[in-house]
Amino acid sequence: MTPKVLVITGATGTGKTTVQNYLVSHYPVTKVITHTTRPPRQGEVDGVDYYFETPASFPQNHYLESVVYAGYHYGSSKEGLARGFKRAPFDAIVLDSAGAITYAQELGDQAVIIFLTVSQPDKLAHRLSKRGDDEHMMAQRLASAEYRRDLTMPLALQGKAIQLNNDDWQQTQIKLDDLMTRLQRDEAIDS
Ligand SMILES: Nc1ncnc2c1ncn2[C@@H]1O[C@H](COP(=O)(O)OP(=O)(O)OP(=O)(O)O)[C@@H](O)[C@H]1O
Ligand SMILES: Nc1nc2c(ncn2[C@@H]2O[C@H](COP(=O)(O)O)[C@@H](O)[C@H]2O)c(=O)[nH]1
Repeated sequence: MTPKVLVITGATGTGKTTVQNYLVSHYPVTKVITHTTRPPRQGEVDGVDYYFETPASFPQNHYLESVVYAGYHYGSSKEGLARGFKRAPFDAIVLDSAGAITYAQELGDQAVIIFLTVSQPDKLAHRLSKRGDDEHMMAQRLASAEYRRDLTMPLALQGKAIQLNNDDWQQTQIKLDDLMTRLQRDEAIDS
C-alpha cells in the first residue's frame, strides 16, 4: 500500500473534522495535528485538537505551509506528516483550500484531496451553533473572505480533488468507506 496523505478541505462547518475523526477511528489513519493562534473552543485540548500557539510561539515551528484564516494563523509541519507515517499508512489532515492547493503542488499523487460541500450553505451557521461555537467568533468566521472562498472548489484543485457532498452523514460514511477500500487496494481514484 502506498502511503497517502488524506487532505480534507472545504468551508467551515462542512464537516472536515467529523470526516477526519471517522477515518481515524475506522481505518489505519493517523490524524495530523496542526498549529494555530486561534483560542481553543470549549472542549478543545492542546496537542489533541491543535497545538495552540501564541503570536510569539507560532513562527518558531517549521511549516510546510501556513495561512491566515479569519484573522488567525494556522500551519502544518513536515515533521507532523512524518510522525503520522511512522504509525499508519495514511495521514489525515484538515486544511483550508489554500493549504490543500499547496499540498497538491508539493506532494502530487501522494496527496488525496477531499473537497467537502453542502447543498445549502445557509444552513452551516446552524451546524456551527450546535457545535457550541461562540456567537461572535461564528459571525466573524461566516463574514470572512476565506469562508466564502472555500464554499466552491478552487480552479487549482479541479481535476485533482474529489468533491464529496456532506448533506447526509450516513451517505458520507458510505462514500468514505468506498474511497478507503479503493485506496487500500492501491486503486486509482477519480477526481
Ligand atoms: N452531514 C452532517 N449533517 C449534519 N451535521 C453535521 C454533518 N457533518 C458534520 N456535522 C456537524 O456539523 C458541525 C461542524 O462539523 P465539523 O466541526 O466537522 O466541521 P469543520 O468543517 O471541521 O468546521 P471548521 O472548519 O469550522 O472547523 C459539527 O457539530 C458536526 O457534528
Ligand atoms: N492551510 C491550513 N489550514 C488549516 C490548518 N489547520 C487548520 N486549518 C483550516 O483552518 C480553518 C479554520 O479552522 P478552525 O479549526 O478554526 O475551524 C479550517 O478551514 C481548517 O481546515 C493548517 O495547518 N493549514
